[in-house]
Amino acid sequence: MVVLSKPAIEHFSIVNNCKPPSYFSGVPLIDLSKPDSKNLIVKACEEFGFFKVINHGVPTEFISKLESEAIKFFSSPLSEKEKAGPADPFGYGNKKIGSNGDVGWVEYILVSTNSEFDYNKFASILGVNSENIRDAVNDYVSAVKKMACQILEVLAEGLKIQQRNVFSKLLMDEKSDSVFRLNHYPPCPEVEEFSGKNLIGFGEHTDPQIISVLRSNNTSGLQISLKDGHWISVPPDQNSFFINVGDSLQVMTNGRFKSVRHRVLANSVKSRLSMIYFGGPPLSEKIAPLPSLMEGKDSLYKEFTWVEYKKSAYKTRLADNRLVLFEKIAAS
Ligand SMILES: C=C1C[C@]23C[C@@]1(O)CC[C@H]2[C@@]12CC[C@H](O)[C@@](C)(C(=O)O1)[C@H]2[C@@H]3C(=O)O
Ligand SMILES: O=C(O)CCC(=O)C(=O)O
Ligand SMILES: [Fe+2]
Repeated sequence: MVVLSKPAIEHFSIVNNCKPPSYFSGVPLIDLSKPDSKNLIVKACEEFGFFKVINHGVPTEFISKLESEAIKFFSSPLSEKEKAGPADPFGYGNKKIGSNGDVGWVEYILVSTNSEFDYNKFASILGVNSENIRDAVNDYVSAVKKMACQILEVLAEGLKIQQRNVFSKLLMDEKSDSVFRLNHYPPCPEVEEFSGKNLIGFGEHTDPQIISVLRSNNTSGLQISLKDGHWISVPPDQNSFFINVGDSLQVMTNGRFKSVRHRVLANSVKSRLSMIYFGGPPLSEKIAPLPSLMEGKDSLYKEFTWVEYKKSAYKTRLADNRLVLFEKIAAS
């Protein structure tokens, strides 16, 4: 990423924030090896739409291999990285997020995990390490997807849904429309000059899919919004995974779970590297509340398929409430 002069940096979003960020100690912690995790996961999804997972079973070597391949890629010259861009939506992106004018202090690689995605074509332009990075992504994504499915099955059990794989089968489907993203947030020393303010790395948003699994290095930056609208800083933990409830899971639980609004602030000294798996359903899948979760109530949402939601989502700005377009108007 090029170093920006002060006037250029002012084109990025800046938010008021207490400095240094005070970490929130109340992020729900789920130990996947413990039998009581099902009730704790349900509670975390209801209260925060967000939790942290330990004893996750994802091999450390898959994480460190991908991390070192990603560092190699992001350290290569901009002209090389740009050969894999621009992201439309897949490929290498730098500062531009999506195609509707959002920007952030971030560079990234976005790929589809769908088997039909021409990964080879994309990987072949990732430079000398293309095969290494492709294999590292594949190993990592397979392991993380397995963990995401385990979480979704425990969640279904916690919700007393008879069909344990009701959510996980959507990720397991060979047509699952899932996405993987590597985000690199370079340090931004100029941040120090905006006393009491922070530069946005990745602007506030919710994730449209069912579930997102995030792992980052030990650099802070991730914040989530609580139900009362307050932003809290999530203490980084490179040995754990963070789980976000996505918009689709909000709909499938008829609003019992809320998709979590989150954002990333740039750091003035350390670079942040994050890897996120976004587990989505097949394009043709109808996204609707599960009958057993309706409790005699009507659906809060109009009927739609994932492809309809996705098309609509990609027309929105990052911070928009994308689900509002699919909510039924409450009768007065
Ligand atoms: C501004 C945008 C970027 C995004 C597509 C969108 O139009 C609105 C949703 C955004 C988001 C957020 C979560 C994931 O990072 C992402 C890949 C996704 O599925 O939805 C991004 C999209 C993107 O960066 O292309
Ligand atoms: O990079 C991060 O830590 C989070 C990014 C994010 O929320 C996203 O890519 O959707
Ligand atoms: Fe996100």
